[in-house]
Amino acid sequence: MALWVRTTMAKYCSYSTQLPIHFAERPISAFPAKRLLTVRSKAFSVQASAKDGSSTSVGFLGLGIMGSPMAQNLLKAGCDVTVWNRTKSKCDPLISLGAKYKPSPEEVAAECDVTFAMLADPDSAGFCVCVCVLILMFMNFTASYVDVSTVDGGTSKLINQRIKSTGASFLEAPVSGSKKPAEDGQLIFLTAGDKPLYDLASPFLDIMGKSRFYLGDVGNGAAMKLVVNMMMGSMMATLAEGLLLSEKVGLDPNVLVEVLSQGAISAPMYSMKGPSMIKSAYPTAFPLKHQQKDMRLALGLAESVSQPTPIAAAANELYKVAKARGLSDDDFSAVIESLRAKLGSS
Ligand SMILES: NC(=O)C1=CN([C@@H]2O[C@H](COP(=O)(O)OP(=O)(O)OC[C@H]3O[C@@H](n4cnc5c(N)ncnc54)[C@H](OP(=O)(O)O)[C@@H]3O)[C@@H](O)[C@H]2O)C=CC1
Ligand SMILES: O=CCCC(=O)O
Repeated sequence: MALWVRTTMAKYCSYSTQLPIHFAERPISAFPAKRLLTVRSKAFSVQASAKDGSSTSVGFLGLGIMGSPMAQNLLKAGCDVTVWNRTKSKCDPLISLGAKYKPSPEEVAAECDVTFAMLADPDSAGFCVCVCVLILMFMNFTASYVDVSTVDGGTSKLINQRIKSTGASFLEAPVSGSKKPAEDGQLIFLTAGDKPLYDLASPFLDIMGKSRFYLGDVGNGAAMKLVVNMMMGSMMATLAEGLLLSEKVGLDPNVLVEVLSQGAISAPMYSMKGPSMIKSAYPTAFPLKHQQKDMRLALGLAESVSQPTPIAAAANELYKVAKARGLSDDDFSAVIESLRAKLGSS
């Protein structure tokens, strides 16, 4: 089944442009009957137990920097969690904490009442939805899908359409907050979509986060997240410039960080990242490649409404330079290196 899904994906799904409409046209005979029956009967029993008010089973797709601690917090809170990750080894620590494992995203979606996805970008988020849609469609039962990845509104709306076409419900819920807030259950959820699913998912969001905003129609959560990250990316680029300028004119950049922390432009991010940037250390909490992806998506959002965003556009160029210098997997604070190169300071 998983192989069939992937073959079909490769044939039909160029996700960057659209989700695979052809999935809806695939005949049910294409699925091995025994597997479908097993999955279908499991689905009905899961649904029944959820209706009884007993435990809601939770799926988690994507166990990277963010997904792993988020799933771990669900497990620690006693939730019934089933995990999948493209690189299987990242599932092992969760399995040893009591998570169940499935070898494909669609099997997680088949097994669970609510499936969360925390994937890298629009392509990977779209891929997982494509394969899950197949199983949800043929199982004909009400499941739920919550995408907590950072994607653009267009992608999120397509995901919403495809999930809804199966009868399942959808919530977009990107998060503000990085690795440490994810570990501490202190994320901020920016949700939009099916209100009943928002209500159903809220207890889980509250385990993983400290607050949640319900923003209405799908696309609004993605837009809010992109505006926030666009500002964050520009702020980081400004901090980088300030640190390097202070150093060049003979000031101690550590003192600059202290001065900033006491004034009107104080920001937790400056105090957290400034000291390590001064030491040219960039331990990854938020990968630079994801920040550049968010700048790109935010600029696309601005373009869609003809809003000038010259500061963000300039900052985006710095992230692109940093990526070209091989810093994609470093923390986004490594953007300072693109200015060091320009100024020839190291
Ligand atoms: N880190 C942060 O501070 C924050 C990140 N975010 C957003 O959350 C999302 C995840 O971020 P983060 O955890 O940091 O990123 P990571 O790069 O650590 O994890 C990315 C996840 O996506 C999976 N993935 C990537 N490509 C594919 C693919 N083609 N098919 C299937 N799975 C794929 C990875 O699997 P594999 O392990 O196999 O590579 C991994 O599970 C991103 O959208 C990011 O912008 C949001 C808030 C904060
Ligand atoms: O998308 C990443 C956001 C990181 C943060 O909010 O600190």
